Amino acid sequence: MQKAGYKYMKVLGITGQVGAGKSTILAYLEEKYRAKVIQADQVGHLVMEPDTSCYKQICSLFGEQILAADQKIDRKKLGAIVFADQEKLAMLNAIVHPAVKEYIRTAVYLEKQKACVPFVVVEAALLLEEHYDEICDEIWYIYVDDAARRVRLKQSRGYSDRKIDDILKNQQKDSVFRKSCQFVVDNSSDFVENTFEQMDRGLKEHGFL
Ligand SMILES: CC(C)(COP(=O)(O)OP(=O)(O)OC[C@H]1O[C@@H](n2cnc3c(N)ncnc32)[C@H](O)[C@@H]1O)[C@@H](O)C(=O)NCCC(=O)NCCS
Ligand SMILES: Nc1ncnc2c1ncn2[C@@H]1O[C@H](COP(=O)(O)OP(=O)(O)OP(=O)(O)O)[C@@H](O)[C@H]1O
Repeated sequence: MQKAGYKYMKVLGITGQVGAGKSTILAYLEEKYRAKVIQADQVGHLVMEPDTSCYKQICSLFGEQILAADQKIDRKKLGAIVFADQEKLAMLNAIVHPAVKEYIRTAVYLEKQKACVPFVVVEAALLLEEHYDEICDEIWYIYVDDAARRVRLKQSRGYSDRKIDDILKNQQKDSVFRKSCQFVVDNSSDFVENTFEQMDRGLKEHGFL
């Protein structure tokens, strides 16, 4: 296994509610710092591919109604069901979250062994409730004011207010993020460089660089 320059590579957790700008910040960290980024949403999609254990459990729980013509899980159909029904979302989470966390724990371990990047970033809306402090050195909160969030999600993804409200109901409140995270970044300004400057400062002050 390669042991390169980065002797103690820290792991940064990035969290925040839907549409806060987490992915936008991850792309910046990847490009500017060559950080390794791991997105729980993407890992979630991977562990639900056909023939996985999660896929089989989800199919037996929700039935054929959530499958697309190619037999893959149709996430739009599944999302419409679970974001409108907290019990069903909890059942889906109980299947998917342990697999996602295990995948991420292993990916972080492998990056630490290789030590080829300055730091690793793990991103998810649910880092706090899923106890990713076990994996991350710090968890930072990306905040966006509600008006900017809604404009951005409507324009970029065509989300309705109803869909945004359904997702937000299943995520932590602003006050919980602020209480539990080690650093808060405000991404409300459309001048995104302002956000990147906050990230640069936080990385220096919190010893990630
Ligand atoms: C419900 C699903 C099928 C909807 O898929 P879809 O492609 O339409 O949306 P996408 O995955 O991009 O999620 C949209 C946003 O919803 C929020 N979200 C997703 N899953 C959850 C959840 N379990 N609880 C609260 N919010 C969630 C996130 O902010 C996410 O970015 C999908 O999100 C899913 O499988 N979720 C359960 C697995 C999971 O929790 N993955 C990691 C999320 S942190
Ligand atoms: N400062 C900004 N100014 C203008 N638009 C922005 C800014 N930050 C992010 N956006 C846009 O807002 C939308 C949501 O951002 P992004 O996808 O990064 O959020 P997210 O937190 O990753 O969302 P999710 O919770 O669904 O994973 C995207 O279209 C993105 O381009």
